[in-house]
Amino acid sequence: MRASLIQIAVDEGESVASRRQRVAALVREQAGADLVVLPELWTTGAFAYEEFGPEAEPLEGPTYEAMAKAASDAGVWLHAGSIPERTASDSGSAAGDGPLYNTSLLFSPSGDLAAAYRKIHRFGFDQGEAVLMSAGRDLVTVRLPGTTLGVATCYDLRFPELFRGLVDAGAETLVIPAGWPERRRAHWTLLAQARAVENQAFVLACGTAGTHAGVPQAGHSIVVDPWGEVLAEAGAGEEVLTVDFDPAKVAATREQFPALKDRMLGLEPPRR
Ligand SMILES: NC(=O)CCC(=O)C(=O)O
Repeated sequence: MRASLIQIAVDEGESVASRRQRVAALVREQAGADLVVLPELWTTGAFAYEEFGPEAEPLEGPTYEAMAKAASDAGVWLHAGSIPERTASDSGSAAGDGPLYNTSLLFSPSGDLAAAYRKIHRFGFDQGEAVLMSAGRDLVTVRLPGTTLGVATCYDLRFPELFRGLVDAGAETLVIPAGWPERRRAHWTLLAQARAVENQAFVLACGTAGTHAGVPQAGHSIVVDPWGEVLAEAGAGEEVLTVDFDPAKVAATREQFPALKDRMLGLEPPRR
């Protein structure tokens, strides 16, 4: 299976519309890959909090339209990263003035929406995303030919129980779009490897490059195999990271080193 992670630079000098066009062209260039992955909130930047409201889109907004078309033009599965999603109001009376979510979109090679995932763990403690966005509630897995994806977004990477839930739902390849800052790059690499090792799964983690809202981004998108080996890692700048991996390695690793079967907690009823 071939995956291409598009580590886009998100800088304030470029308009959202022009970045959207540039990203669509980059996706089209990945024809021949099985899966293409984009980062978190690449239209605005994950730390550009003041842009979330003005740049929020309905689910089927301009980014959805552009990415659905790019996926079908390239004939690839596309994890299109996430958008600031503006929902309809709770009362349903006025469309588009409801809560915001950090929502990931996954398209099939025919350009149909295969899944949407609303980020569960919002970053910022008592500010930023944590107060501007609402929390998603649902775990999302998607069956692709050859592997089942489990999806999570950026700060979610710090919450192992989410990934265990995805594994229990059948995930074998964990896809994590992010806008991770340079300042905590060591955590990014360490946690990506930890999630791969503890879940005996592939991890495909795609970050952003550049600087937005005064926050230099880490880049260093990374692909880790179920044994924790780093298969590929990007540098700090804009880059397309392409990797070939064998999804059968998940079952082989889980069989040869069956640690997941030794779980004692969190399973109902206890196994032994
Ligand atoms: N956008 C994010 O979720 C940032 C997460 C982060 O900076 C961290 O976990 O550290």
